[in-house]
Amino acid sequence: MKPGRHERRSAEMEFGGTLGATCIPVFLPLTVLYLLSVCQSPGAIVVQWPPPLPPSTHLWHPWVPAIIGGWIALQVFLYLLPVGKISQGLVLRDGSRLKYPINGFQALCVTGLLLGLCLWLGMPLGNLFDLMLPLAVCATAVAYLLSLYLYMRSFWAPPHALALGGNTGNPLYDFFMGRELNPRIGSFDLKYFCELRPGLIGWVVLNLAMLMKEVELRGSPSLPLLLVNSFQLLYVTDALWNEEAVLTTMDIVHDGFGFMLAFGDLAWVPFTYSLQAVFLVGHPHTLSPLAALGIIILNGVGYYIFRKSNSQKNQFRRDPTHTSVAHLETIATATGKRLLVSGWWGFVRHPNYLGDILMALAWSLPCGISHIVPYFYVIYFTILLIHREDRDERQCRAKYGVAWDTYCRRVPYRIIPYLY
Ligand SMILES: NC(=O)C1=CN([C@@H]2O[C@H](COP(=O)(O)OP(=O)(O)OC[C@H]3O[C@@H](n4cnc5c(N)ncnc54)[C@H](OP(=O)(O)O)[C@@H]3O)[C@@H](O)[C@H]2O)C=CC1
Ligand SMILES: CC(C)=CCC[C@@H](C)[C@H]1CC=C2C3=C(CC[C@@]21C)[C@@]1(C)CC[C@H](O)C(C)(C)[C@@H]1CC3
Repeated sequence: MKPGRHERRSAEMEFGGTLGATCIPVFLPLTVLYLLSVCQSPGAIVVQWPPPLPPSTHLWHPWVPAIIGGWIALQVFLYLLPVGKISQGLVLRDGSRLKYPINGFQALCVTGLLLGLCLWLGMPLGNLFDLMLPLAVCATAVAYLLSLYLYMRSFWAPPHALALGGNTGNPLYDFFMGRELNPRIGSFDLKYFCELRPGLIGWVVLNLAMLMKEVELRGSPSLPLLLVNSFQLLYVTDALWNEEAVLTTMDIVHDGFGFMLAFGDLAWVPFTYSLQAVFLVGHPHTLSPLAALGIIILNGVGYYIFRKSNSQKNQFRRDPTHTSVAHLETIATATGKRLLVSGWWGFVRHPNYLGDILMALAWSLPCGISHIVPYFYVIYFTILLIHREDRDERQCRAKYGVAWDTYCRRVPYRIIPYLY
């Protein structure tokens, strides 16, 4: 299909426009490799000269394509299993609604059982520590290939199936943002699958591998690594348990599926979100019971805010008359939808981001305060959420107009009360 007719040649490009879309796909994969190299180097110093660059032979291992291919194939198989319920997504521009399988939690459980079996059979899972760089290179290559496929196939998609934001006619920008909103092969939804399965479950498998490596090196798992593993497993389990809620996130509803999400889901999440665990293997840290308790409480408070606020909004959007939300104060909007102005969403405009940031901090603190690299996640994540909040704010203002302005006056702080 010829591109011209349906394209939105918009001036409001995101992520730095063409320049951002050209630099980010080069810069981010290099960042992943650099951070992993720093974490595995003895000094673990982020800014040093000469930088701890790995020799090119460390970037490739003949087993890695089979590991990544086998892993993705397993997750595809589990996604396709006819277990769990089928849920409908939001109404699309053509009035239709797509169906999605809700069986991510089952996929996590089966993966856990299979992993337990492999460990029992003596599989050296800890060896993944030495394969982190080639695994990240291979996952990035998969993300590039997938994004190219997604970009090319989007030219056969009908106009209503294209995302509004990734359809500018600028090839670099559209490749980065993603042209097609919900690319599918038959009923297999590529974006939904990638968002929650290979990368997110892969992240906790990598964490477990770091724990096994630590046991191999030092005889027993350390408290900091146990904490990091438990906190992040809770986060991933929560995401898969509440899988249906992902159907209303910005990524599924608004963003096209392009390099940003493909790389984010398949390479960025598993290989940068596991940096604390990688760091702890080579840089053991001792935690006092009191410090551990403080960190557990911080993670608990963050998780409580994150879960309660997300559940309150999801419940309200599903059924505003439900007893748990019916008493909350709301304001009407011209679209017919209402906005919560009391409860969690009357505290700050993004209480779920606040909880998420508190958890991110609790994941870094077990690594001590001697190095910055385990804090990469909390720093990056805060920037991501501030940027995301800004994008969401613009979308909500466009959707709800004066009602949104009223909400902002009623609830003046975005993420952190009295601060931001
Ligand atoms: N770990 C990670 O890497 C990441 C985690 N996250 C997490 O994902 C979760 C989802 O985040 P995200 O998708 O960005 O956005 P949110 O879940 O915050 O959803 C924003 C949407 O909620 C609705 N909304 C906003 N304010 C109100 C209100 N007062 N009353 C009712 N509805 C309201 C609007 O949609 P509408 O009105 O159309 O319903 C708005 O577009 C968060 O907990 C976030 O922390 C996000 C990104 C990365
Ligand atoms: C730097 C870069 C390439 C950024 C791409 C952003 C992605 C890494 C994130 C965009 C939104 C995400 C979400 C989650 C993971 C990170 C990405 C993909 C998420 C699946 C994590 C678990 C949460 O509970 C969640 C399900 C709410 C969340 C959804 C958004």
